[in-house]
Amino acid sequence: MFSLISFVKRVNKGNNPPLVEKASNPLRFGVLGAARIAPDAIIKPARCHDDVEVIAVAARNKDRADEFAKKWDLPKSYGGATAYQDLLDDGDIDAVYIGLPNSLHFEWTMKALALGKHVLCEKPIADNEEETRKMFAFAEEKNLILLEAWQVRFHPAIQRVKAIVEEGSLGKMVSMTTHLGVWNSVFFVKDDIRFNYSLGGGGLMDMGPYPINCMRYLASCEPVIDSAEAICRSENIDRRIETHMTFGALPATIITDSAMEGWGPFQLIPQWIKMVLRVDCEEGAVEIRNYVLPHVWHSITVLPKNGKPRVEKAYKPLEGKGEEWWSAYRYQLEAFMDKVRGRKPQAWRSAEDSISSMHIIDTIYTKCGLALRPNSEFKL
Ligand SMILES: NC(=O)C1=CN([C@@H]2O[C@H](COP(=O)(O)OP(=O)(O)OC[C@H]3O[C@@H](n4cnc5c(N)ncnc54)[C@H](OP(=O)(O)O)[C@@H]3O)[C@@H](O)[C@H]2O)C=CC1
Ligand SMILES: O=C1OC[C@@H](O)[C@H](O)[C@H]1O
Repeated sequence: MFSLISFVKRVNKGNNPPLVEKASNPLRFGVLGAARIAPDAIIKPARCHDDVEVIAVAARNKDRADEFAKKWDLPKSYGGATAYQDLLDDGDIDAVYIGLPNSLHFEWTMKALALGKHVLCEKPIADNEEETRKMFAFAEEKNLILLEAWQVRFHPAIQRVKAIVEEGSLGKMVSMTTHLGVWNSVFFVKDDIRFNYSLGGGGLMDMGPYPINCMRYLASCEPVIDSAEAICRSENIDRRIETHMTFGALPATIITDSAMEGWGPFQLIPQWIKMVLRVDCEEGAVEIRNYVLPHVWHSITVLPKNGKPRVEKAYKPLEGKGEEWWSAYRYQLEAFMDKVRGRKPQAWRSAEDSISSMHIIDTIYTKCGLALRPNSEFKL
C-alpha cells in the first residue's frame, strides 16, 4: 500500500514538476517539431530547472505549433514550411531540442550547430554511423554541446546495476541477456515514423539504443557482433531482431521486438511489454525490470547463488543532484546544462559513445542482410 502511494506521488510529481524561479540568464531552448515525446523529454524537465527556459516551438503546421505553444505555455511558435529554419534564425534561442524523425536528425543538428546553437537530439542520433561522425566532428569544430538524448544513462537505476556488478560479491559477469518487446497496437500510431524506411525507421533503430547502450555501459567495452537475424514487417523494416554478440569473452543476447506475439490460442492474450535485462555472474545474477523508463517504475533484483534475493530501487543517486521524482529526462537535462556551463556532469555520453552505438546498429542491420538507413541528402 505504501509503495503504491509513493509510486502515485512520484509519477504525478514527475509529470507535473514544480515551476521553479529562473536564473537571471537561463539557457533558452527552442523545440523542433511538436513531437509526442517533446513534453516529457524537454518541456517538463525545463520547468523544474532554474537555468533553462523553453521559449519556442516550430511545427510544419501553424495551428499545431500554436496549440502546442499554448498548451505548454511557450511564448513563441513558428509554423509552416519554413518553421524549423525560422526557429533556428531566432537570435533569442541558444539551444534546440530535436524530436524529429531519425532521418531529419542530421540535417537539423547540422543547421543548428552552424548557427551556434547547442543541440539535444533524440535517439538514435542519426540514420547511421557516417552521419553521426560528421555531426560530432562539426559540434567539436563549433565548440558546442551535442548530446544524443538516450536518457537511461543519466538515471540512477542503471548506474546502480553497474555498481552492484562491479562491487564484486556476485563474482565475474558471465553473460547478459535482454528481450525488449512491446505489443504493437498499444505503443505505435498508424503510419508511425518508426516503420518508415525513408524516415530512418526500423525496430532496431527505435529500440536498439536501449539494450545496446546498457550492455556497453555495464561491460565497459565494445562488442563484436557474432550473428543477427531479422523478421521484417516490410522491406528493410525489422519487426524483430535477435542478435548474439560478445563483449571481450562475455556473451550477450539482445532481442528487440516491436510487435510481440500474444499467448494462447490464436495469440488471443496480448503480451504487453517485456523490458528485463539480466546479467548472470559466477556467484549469482542481477535483473533490472523496466530499464527503458526507469523513473516510472523499476526493480533491481539481486539473486546471489548462496544467499537471499533482494530487491532494490534507485530513483535518486546516493550522492549528487537528484530527486526521487526526477525523470531520466530531467537527469539528462541536468547533465546537458552542466556541460553547457562548463561543469562536470555526474554522467555523460561522449561522441565516441554515440558513434559506437550507431556503428553497432549498422553492423546488426548488415548482418541481417538489411540496408543501412539512408544518408541524408542535406549538405552544409
Ligand atoms: N528518448 C525517448 O524516450 C524517446 C525518444 N523518441 C525519439 O524521438 C523522435 C520522435 O519520436 P515521436 O515523438 O514518437 O514522434 P512523433 O511522430 O510524435 O513526432 C515526430 C515529429 O517530427 C516532425 N516531422 C517532420 N517531418 C516529418 C515527417 N516527414 N513525417 C512525420 N513527422 C515529421 C513532426 O513535427 P511537426 O510538429 O512539425 O509536424 C512530428 O511532431 C524519434 O527520433 C524517436 O526515436 C521517441 C520516444 C521516446
Ligand atoms: O525511445 C523510445 O522509448 C520507449 C519506446 O516505447 C519508444 O518506441 C521509443 O521511441
